Amino acid sequence: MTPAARVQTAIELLDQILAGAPAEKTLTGWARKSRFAGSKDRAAVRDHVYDALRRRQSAARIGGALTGRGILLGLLMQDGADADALFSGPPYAPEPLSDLEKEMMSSSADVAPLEDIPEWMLPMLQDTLGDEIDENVEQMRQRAPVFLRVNLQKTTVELAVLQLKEEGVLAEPHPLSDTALHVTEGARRVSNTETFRNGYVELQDVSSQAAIQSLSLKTGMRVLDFCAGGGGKVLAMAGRCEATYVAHDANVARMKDLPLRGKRAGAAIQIKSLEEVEKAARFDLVFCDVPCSGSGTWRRTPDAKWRFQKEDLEALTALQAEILRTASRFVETGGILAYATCSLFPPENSDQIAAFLAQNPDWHCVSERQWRLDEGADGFYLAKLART
Ligand SMILES: C[S@@+](CC[C@H](N)C(=O)[O-])C[C@H]1O[C@@H](n2cnc3c(N)ncnc32)[C@H](O)[C@@H]1O
Repeated sequence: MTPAARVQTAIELLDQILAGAPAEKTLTGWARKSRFAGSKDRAAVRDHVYDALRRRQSAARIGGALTGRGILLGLLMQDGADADALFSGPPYAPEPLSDLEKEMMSSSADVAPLEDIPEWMLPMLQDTLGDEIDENVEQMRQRAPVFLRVNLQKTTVELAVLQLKEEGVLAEPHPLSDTALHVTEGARRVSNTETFRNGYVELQDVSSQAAIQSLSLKTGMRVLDFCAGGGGKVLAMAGRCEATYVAHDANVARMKDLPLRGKRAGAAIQIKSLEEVEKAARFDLVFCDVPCSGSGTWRRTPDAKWRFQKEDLEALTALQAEILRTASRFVETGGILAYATCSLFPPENSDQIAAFLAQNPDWHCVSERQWRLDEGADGFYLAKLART
């Protein structure tokens, strides 16, 4: 594909996404149907689409329309690309620029990062980020870094770096967590390396790793991951410490890969239904990585930023409160209830904890931490609660 054909494809896919199609499914569906597209073409189209979604509003303003064409045009102008050359006409390139579009090209492509956040979310971000809001929101407009977690049960950080280097992936330790590697080259190769296939490393953001590192895991303790999903957090715990790990999720299907991932990591994880958890002995640590807006990770899933509505937030905060209430019943005396989200919004984080503590005066907050994007991490929140 020519660079112009990649732009034309991105425009068409963006139009589908603007009409409501999920971004990832739209891209994978196109890649499957388009045998002519090589891996570099697929990567370039994906980058165009995701860059456009991260900067959707500012790009649409500069490009003159909230359409695939308008957004791509505005994006190319923000990036200083020669849009006139790329919009060279059918059959494979976008229609040539109109006089109006050409006129817009001569105007300024300056952007205020806050433009790329839906307005109703700004006060919540302001509460959490204060003076750092611009820097964090600018980070949300950029591609996310790739991080790996080193499985300390199988290797060391130093050895993992060397093994990855031999397989063409360059990575360096990150100060936020002693298991984290920041991939600086070869990110797309990671899942094909032996280092990954043998369970020495997993893909995981550094803030999740830092959160897991901050839990006081001790050999032999009983740990329940109550919202285990794909198992990222419980595997991270098992990578740090030998203990009894139980995984539960209301949606069993979300845990379907967990047995295989556990095997690869050399970790024994028991999967239990709610009924089985109710009957089991109580746990020293109950970890709840609750469903949330995901606002801390929207640079990875930027279409979610535009789809997310106030009603979604209301439904989520009600569910989070219910999960916290239920999970608290499974904590052993003297144990810890850990509540986590990948959100930057107070109603999902500190407000949620304040409401729980107000209704449950026999509990107190041991510690609370918000990770932010200006620290080099995804946004992530962790509160540790104990019975008084
Ligand atoms: C943020 S995801 C968890 C991600 C996971 N911890 C990981 O690291 O891969 C939240 C999970 O909570 C689950 N969930 C939703 N409602 C629940 C409930 N009432 N009880 C337990 N799990 C629930 C969802 O199915 C989803 O898998």
